Amino acid sequence: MLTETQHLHKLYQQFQHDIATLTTQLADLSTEAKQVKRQLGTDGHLDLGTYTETLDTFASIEANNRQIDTLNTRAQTAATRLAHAKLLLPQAYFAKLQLDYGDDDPEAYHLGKVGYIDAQANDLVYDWRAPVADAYYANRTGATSYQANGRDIPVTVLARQQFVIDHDQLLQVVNTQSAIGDPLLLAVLAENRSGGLQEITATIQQEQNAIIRESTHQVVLVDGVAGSGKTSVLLQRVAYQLYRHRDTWTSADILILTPNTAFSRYIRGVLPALGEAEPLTSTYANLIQAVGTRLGLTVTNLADNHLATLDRLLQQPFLPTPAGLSPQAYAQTDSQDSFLNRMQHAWRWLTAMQQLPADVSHWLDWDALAAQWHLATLTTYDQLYLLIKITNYQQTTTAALFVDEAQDYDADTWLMLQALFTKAQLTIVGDHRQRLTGQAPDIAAYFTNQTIQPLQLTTSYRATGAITTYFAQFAGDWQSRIKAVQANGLTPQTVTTADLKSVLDQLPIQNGQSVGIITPNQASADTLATQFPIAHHLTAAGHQTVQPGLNLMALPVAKGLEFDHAIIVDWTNPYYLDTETGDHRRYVATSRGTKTLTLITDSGPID
Ligand SMILES: Nc1ncnc2c1ncn2[C@@H]1O[C@H](COP(=O)(O)OP(=O)(O)OP(=O)(O)O)[C@@H](O)[C@H]1O
Repeated sequence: MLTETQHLHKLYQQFQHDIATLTTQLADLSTEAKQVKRQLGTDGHLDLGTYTETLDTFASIEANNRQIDTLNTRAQTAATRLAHAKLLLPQAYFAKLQLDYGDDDPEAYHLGKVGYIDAQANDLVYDWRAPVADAYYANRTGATSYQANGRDIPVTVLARQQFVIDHDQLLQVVNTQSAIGDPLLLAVLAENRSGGLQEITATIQQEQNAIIRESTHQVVLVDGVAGSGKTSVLLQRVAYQLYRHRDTWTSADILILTPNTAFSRYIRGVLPALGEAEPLTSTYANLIQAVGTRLGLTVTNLADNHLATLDRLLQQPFLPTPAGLSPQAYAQTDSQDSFLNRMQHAWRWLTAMQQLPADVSHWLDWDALAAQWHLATLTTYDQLYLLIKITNYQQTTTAALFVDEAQDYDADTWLMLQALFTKAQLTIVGDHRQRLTGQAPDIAAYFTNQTIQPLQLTTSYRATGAITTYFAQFAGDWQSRIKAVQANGLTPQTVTTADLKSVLDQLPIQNGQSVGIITPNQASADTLATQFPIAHHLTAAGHQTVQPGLNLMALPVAKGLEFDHAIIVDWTNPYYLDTETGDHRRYVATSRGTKTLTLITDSGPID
């Protein structure tokens, strides 16, 4: 029996060996493919003289095609194994499970960021997304079970170990019994946050695992407190879904809606670190613009829309023929049917009669229709919604839609997403306590036609105990539910009439750490940027994201981001004292720092 260190060395050597052999194999395959193609070119004359010659020619084309297919398959397999060996080289695995299936013959499973099979088809490393890994994330030893191929497999976890590995060095072994005081989790959380978000595969917690692996509902709706890992869980779930549907989906089947491009940059890199391609990300406004273009509409402004009213009108009967529609098409249905049913029927009838307009966007007379409904206007966004509902237009290229910072979307967004992604799987994560303006709608109410799983996350991982207690005071009736896992750390400081420079001088900022300077609005961020040119100025549409050193931004841009040290400038600004959403703003602002939190009540001049 090998010791763990010997096992790691053996595996490490195997990866090194395989990387070398697979690289050569891929080069050979590429040469072979070029030769076959060249041969195809030279043999390429079509001998179609006699019947037998024609058959011979086709048979030879067929044989060559088969040869190319085989070469392609071999190259793809080799390329995947090579990518996986390279990914596992720095950290072959992060955990080991000893499982007893009741036959007194315990089996050991090493879990890694991806699975690895040797040339003889032995599983050397199991993918963290494999069914058996579920027993690891249950976070305990003893009797448990996991789901595989729809069956419940009972099993006893005899031992559960976590490892810190650096290439061929086994740096630490942790025998874990439970998540409480999980030393590896605490070590990871204590690290600096001076770049983009990191993957959390090795330390996913049980409540997070439940969200990542939820597979029975069409809509998963997560309400989680600040720092509870909503974005991390969302990204791990993307990777999990890609694994679960690996025979049918690619990353192009996934779409992540993000609040802005700064945030898209912040999360970029997490999926490649898990061996998956970068999925598509988009803001809601960009998505709508793209869908609009497909239907011939230019949708640049989402404000002042009537989607909620239109949704009601669509469900009611509407007697006069809608302006622009042929009366004959509208007369195909009972006048008491809902407007939506009648219009969908009219659309199908016109399709059958080959009378559809060439330009769908001008199908109806929008201004006259608005007048029929006593509306001032139908914006292009309204028109798009009506067309999508009536034509049953589906965003079928997206198999799974992921929405982050969901609390910020209004009713119109949910109506539109519901109409566009009826067949897609939806994962929606948010925190209504982080809504900065107005009231967040009840998202579940928009998905009554789909099966929906509401889940909650109440443990906050991001910050020290003292910071977590501090921001929890702004969480309304969730205050007592928010739990911290980290030690207390430094008490948040409130500084009066101090200048930013002296505050920075007094903070225990270490090399490579990030500082987030958060202002109540864009104008004060812009002013501060001119006075503090060394700071990275993050804006919603800009291309910067969190970096080591000073980062400067208005609160709406700071959403979803985190820094080693957070400084809230102008803490007594009326923006934070607003009676309706002041608490939400203070909750978001004070939950951005992981190690220290400083509130400046009057930032004074900066020099
Ligand atoms: N299981 C975990 N293991 C290691 N780190 C974790 C874990 N869960 C969360 N974290 C870390 O906690 C921090 C907060 O995570 P994340 O940004 O995903 O939370 P969030 O709920 O989206 O926060 P917010 O709503 O405040 O934006 C990140 O640094 C993340 O890496």
